[in-house]
Amino acid sequence: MSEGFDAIVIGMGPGGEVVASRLLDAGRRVAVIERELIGGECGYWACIPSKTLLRPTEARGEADRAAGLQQPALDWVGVRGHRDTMIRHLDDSQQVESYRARGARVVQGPARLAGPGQVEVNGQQLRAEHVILATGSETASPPIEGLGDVTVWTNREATTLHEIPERAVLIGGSAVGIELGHFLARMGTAVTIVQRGPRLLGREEPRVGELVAAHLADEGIDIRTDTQARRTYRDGTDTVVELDDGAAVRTDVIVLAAGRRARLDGLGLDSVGITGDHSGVDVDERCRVTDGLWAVGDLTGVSLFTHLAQYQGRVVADNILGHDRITNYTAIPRVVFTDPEIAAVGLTTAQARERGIDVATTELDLTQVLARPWTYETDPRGTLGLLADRRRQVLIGAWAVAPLAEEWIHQAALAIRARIPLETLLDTIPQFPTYSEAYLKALETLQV
Ligand SMILES: Cc1cc2nc3c(=O)[nH]c(=O)nc-3n(C[C@H](O)[C@H](O)[C@H](O)COP(=O)(O)OP(=O)(O)OC[C@H]3O[C@@H](n4cnc5c(N)ncnc54)[C@H](O)[C@@H]3O)c2cc1C
Ligand SMILES: NC(=O)c1ccc[n+]([C@@H]2O[C@H](COP(=O)([O-])OP(=O)(O)OC[C@H]3O[C@@H](n4cnc5c(N)ncnc54)[C@H](O)[C@@H]3O)[C@@H](O)[C@H]2O)c1
Repeated sequence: MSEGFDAIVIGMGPGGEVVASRLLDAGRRVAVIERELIGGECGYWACIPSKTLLRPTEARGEADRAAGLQQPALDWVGVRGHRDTMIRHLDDSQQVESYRARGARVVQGPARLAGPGQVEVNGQQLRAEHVILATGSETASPPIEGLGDVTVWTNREATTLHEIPERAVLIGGSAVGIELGHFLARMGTAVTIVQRGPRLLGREEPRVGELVAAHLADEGIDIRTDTQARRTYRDGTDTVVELDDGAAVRTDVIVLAAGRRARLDGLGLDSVGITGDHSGVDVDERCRVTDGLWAVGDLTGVSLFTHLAQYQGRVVADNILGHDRITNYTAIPRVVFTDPEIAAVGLTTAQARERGIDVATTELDLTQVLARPWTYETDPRGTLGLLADRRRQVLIGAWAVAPLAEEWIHQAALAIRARIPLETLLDTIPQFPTYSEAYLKALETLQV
């Protein structure tokens, strides 16, 4: 005999949590199923530990660059202790209790679909009008011969590390490789980043990759682009990584940062007549997979961010609660939390041209036009790029490599999402002296 609910959420990362919380708040009968920890990858092995680890090295960098400050001492035991607090010592018992107290049926175990509206977990059968898949993603393993014979970290080992390795080779030069590489380098590790494409952050504006490479090189990071690891093997206590350009790098650990794959193995998608591959499960504009079946987060492959998973969660919950709502992905912020921060939103120039947009672009060296970089640090930095649609007279993209850009990129996100006319943006009054003033200065140089 199966137990019935209004909704069953499979996977309680940020996407699943938002759907479950909203449905519970609306008084629905909800079952939540989690096979590891409520909070998901983000809470224990991704966003939260990585940002917690990066912050002390960032603060120390800020102190280095502020006039008259002595460099603060970095206490690794204190840093990792706070990381452990932030990841709740990999214990979700309070989360489990809290969902139970809110009326949810919490089941700990791996769930699989067993037909439309039917879910199987730990030998129990559950049924619901709505089933939400939110199983996330896992590290993809690039085809490198010998990976099984050497020390290899995914994001999980890297973000829960106990000791700082002397040397590390990161395979992949996008968000994961850059954030973890930056953190390790600032902790004293000799870091090499191996990037298959011609530039770091290959999906961003090419100029972003160039600027980031220069900043990382200043941190002492060895960046190898246009190459990939072919083979790895042990030589005494060393791990040797052979690259396909003929070079060999000696290291203590290899960190996999070459992308992620949707977690759908064993999910029973065939029982509801759908297929998916490791790039994700197809969803419509309401995040519906098929009648009564929904998917959110990394599993959809739309954009692998917590804020996107949460947004999709809000859209799904609203639709289930009878408020018709469709997704709009035009302004998803994309931030890499290095020092300086790397932030982008909207289209790149190449994407705009592919869509036939008559695009105007500008790039501004903030140190040439603003006071803030000079009052902020002794060796000022910062670049902002803007993209506008000449026909519609609105912003369509922005990127910045600059201090605090993770915060002020949201002005561009709002301008793009709300299609605020350039004329209005040019009539705003930014606070002096801030990095936010950069928008006005850059807009004034746009040839529209
Ligand atoms: C190192 C790193 C740093 C990152 N930093 C950021 C950041 O700063 N900001 C940001 O926005 N994004 C960041 N991300 C991306 C972010 O972690 C993901 O986009 C986010 O976790 C996706 O949420 P989700 O709910 O889709 O899935 P997940 O967080 O992966 O959660 C899915 C959950 O489903 C469970 N599950 C899977 N299969 C089953 C099953 N069959 N039955 C029951 N439960 C199941 C899993 O155990 C897991 O708990 C980072 C990623 C990495 C790797
Ligand atoms: N701050 C954040 O919001 C944040 C932080 C970390 C991760 N994330 C998200 O997590 C997801 C995964 O990030 P990621 O950086 O692992 O993946 P990614 O897919 O963004 O980038 C993978 C990189 O590895 C390179 N690559 C692939 N195979 C390779 C190989 N064999 N050798 C060398 N290079 C190779 C690719 O060219 C690419 O640059 C991303 O979508 C990202 O948005 C977000």
